[in-house]
Amino acid sequence: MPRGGIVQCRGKCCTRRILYGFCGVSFQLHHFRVPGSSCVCTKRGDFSLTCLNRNKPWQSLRRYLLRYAISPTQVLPIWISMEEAAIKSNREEQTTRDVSPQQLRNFCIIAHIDHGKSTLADRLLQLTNTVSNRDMKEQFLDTMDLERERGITIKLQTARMTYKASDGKEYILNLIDTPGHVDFSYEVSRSLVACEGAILVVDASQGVEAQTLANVYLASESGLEIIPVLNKVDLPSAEPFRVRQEIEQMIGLDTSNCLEISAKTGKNVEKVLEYIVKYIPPPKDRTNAPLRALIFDSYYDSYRGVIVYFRIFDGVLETGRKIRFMNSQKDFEIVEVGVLAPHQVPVARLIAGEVGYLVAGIKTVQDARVGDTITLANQPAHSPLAGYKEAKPMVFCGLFPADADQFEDLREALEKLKLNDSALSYEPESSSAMGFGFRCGFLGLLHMEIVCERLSREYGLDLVTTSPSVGYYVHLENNSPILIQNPCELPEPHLVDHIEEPYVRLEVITPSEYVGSLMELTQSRRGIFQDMKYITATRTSLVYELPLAELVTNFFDLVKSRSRGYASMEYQWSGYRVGDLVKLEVAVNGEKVDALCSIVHRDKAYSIARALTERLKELIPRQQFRIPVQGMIGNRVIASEHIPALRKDVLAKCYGGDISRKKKLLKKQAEGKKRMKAIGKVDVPQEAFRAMLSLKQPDD
Ligand SMILES: Nc1nc2c(ncn2[C@@H]2O[C@H](COP(=O)(O)OP(=O)(O)OP(=O)(O)O)[C@@H](O)[C@H]2O)c(=O)[nH]1
Repeated sequence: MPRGGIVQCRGKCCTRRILYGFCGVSFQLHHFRVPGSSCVCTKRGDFSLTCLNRNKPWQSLRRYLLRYAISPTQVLPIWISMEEAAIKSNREEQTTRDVSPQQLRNFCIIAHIDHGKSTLADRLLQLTNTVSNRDMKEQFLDTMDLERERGITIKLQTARMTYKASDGKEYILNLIDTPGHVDFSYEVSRSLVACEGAILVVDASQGVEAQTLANVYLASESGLEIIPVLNKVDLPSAEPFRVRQEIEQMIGLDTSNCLEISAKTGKNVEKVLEYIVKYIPPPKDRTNAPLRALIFDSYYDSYRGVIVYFRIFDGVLETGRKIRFMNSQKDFEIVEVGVLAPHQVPVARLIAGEVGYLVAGIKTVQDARVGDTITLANQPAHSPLAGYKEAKPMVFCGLFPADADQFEDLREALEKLKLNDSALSYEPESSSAMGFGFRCGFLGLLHMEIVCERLSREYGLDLVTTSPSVGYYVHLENNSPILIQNPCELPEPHLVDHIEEPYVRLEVITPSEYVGSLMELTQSRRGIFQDMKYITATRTSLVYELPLAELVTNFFDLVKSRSRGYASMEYQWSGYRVGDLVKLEVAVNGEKVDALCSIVHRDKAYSIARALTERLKELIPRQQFRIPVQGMIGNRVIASEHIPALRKDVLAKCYGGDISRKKKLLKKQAEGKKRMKAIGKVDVPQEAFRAMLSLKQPDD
């Protein structure tokens, strides 16, 4: 089966390969001929093309070339002729390997956001010749467009490298690059289970930050060997001595052997590889036990079905064997197993301790859930692996297709996305204002933003989102508690005894000069002070208990702006507390708009209602009649605005004349408007819902 190939450039200006097809399903096009031009080198730079149909790579390639106005006939003959050779050499290389567990090292890179994890991963890939210099691009493992645009890692990424260490032996290093943002710490915890060690990257100019600590705790809970590394020592502002002290004091790791590297310039990065081989233990040799492999990631490929990423803990996995997913109890025959190098490279077998992928014609996403254990159908293991803790969604919002016909598409897209993002949860919901949609649960606001963006980019959906809310425990008069994730579902006030809202334990690490401003912010958001510690002479850690609902409304942005970007924060679920909360509803022309309903603290209800109604007044287009816009708690109106009616100048043709004639005309007009108001329906435009999302809290 053809898998890839190489096409030679035939132009004068460039003697390099014009098309390089990796074994597997992706191609990279660097220099290629444009018909009608004498130059073959378009200097388009790097980009990769995913072959749409694995069995017919040529067709996908052809479609691609046509898109860029390149005649396929010019490359076809060479493509075909080179193909066989490329596949053969790749196959030989992979099938002749014989791996022993002693040669394996599985590690992940953890750090606070932007401390240089992905850049270090780039250097490691280059040093081990996993990716050629020509194919290298910054943050190579951040493959999603969104990740590259925003400069953040969202998904964990794996790469397998071969490294010849100073002891003369060859080692196989499986690297997992993890995200740094607090919303994606679930991805980090999943990566940790697949590793024996972690490289802890600390920015030498910033020092230990909130997420550094959180990730260290996760890694040590998983029993990983942690190797601290100081990065960015090339920066003039780097203070390796101070940061070493911080690591010792705050984390308790010995820094006497700590490497000082620059992932950007490559300084000392080779030593990191030596440290990995020396300090990270190899996986236990459990090749002879019945197969048990843990799924840590998976995604849906339209042509090959579900592709599963796993780490084998016991036994051996081979192509052609029948496997069973222990949780779903479904059996499949393996079509292909392989390693991620970092592109998918098929191999004949993988042994205990290795990380790889498999394709088995799995069609439904529920069959291969993240956290499930893979075993052999004819020789199953006794018990599954521990799996992962279920991710707990913290923020909820309604997602509605702008076009009602796209509801089924949205359901399908969410189903596929859920496979790739197991922290996402959703259930159908209907709203009188927005129609049918889904109430989705996310780990945080950034997570929500990313999911919405992915749905619109990857699945072409135009969505309207309701404002984010959290889950409340509502205790009714008869004392039975119910969990409410949608503010509209909150029962009438007279039925409610009390409401409990979720709180988080928030830790902010900041330069001491911003402490006052941040304390003020946190207290205005109903934060309850817990602790304040001077970590060093210039840096302070603040600990608060904060209602999650206050955190999800642009709190992170405010912390950053009040500290000029120097403070970092981290939070963990800390439980429920009783709060004085009310349901704030918005009525437009006397009709309540369920999509604008929210649960707020009673003290803030008035100011929020005022801000809401003022904003809606600007956003709802004027009609033939006057529209009242009201903020209400139960039946009580607490804020009100009016959108004036559009009026025709009925007096225009009435030159001079009697005043009573004018009065009559105006009265007639007023009666008409009244009638219209009674029967008229106001459609709140979708833009209004979108704009409401960006509404700041009035006290900000
Ligand atoms: N000067 C200097 N800059 C660096 C170094 N390492 C990384 N950077 C820069 O720091 C920024 C963040 O680097 P990333 O590698 O994306 O950081 P990250 O930790 O992967 O970020 P997230 O995945 O979003 O958590 C980029 O602009 C890098 O170019 C270094 O050694 N020196």
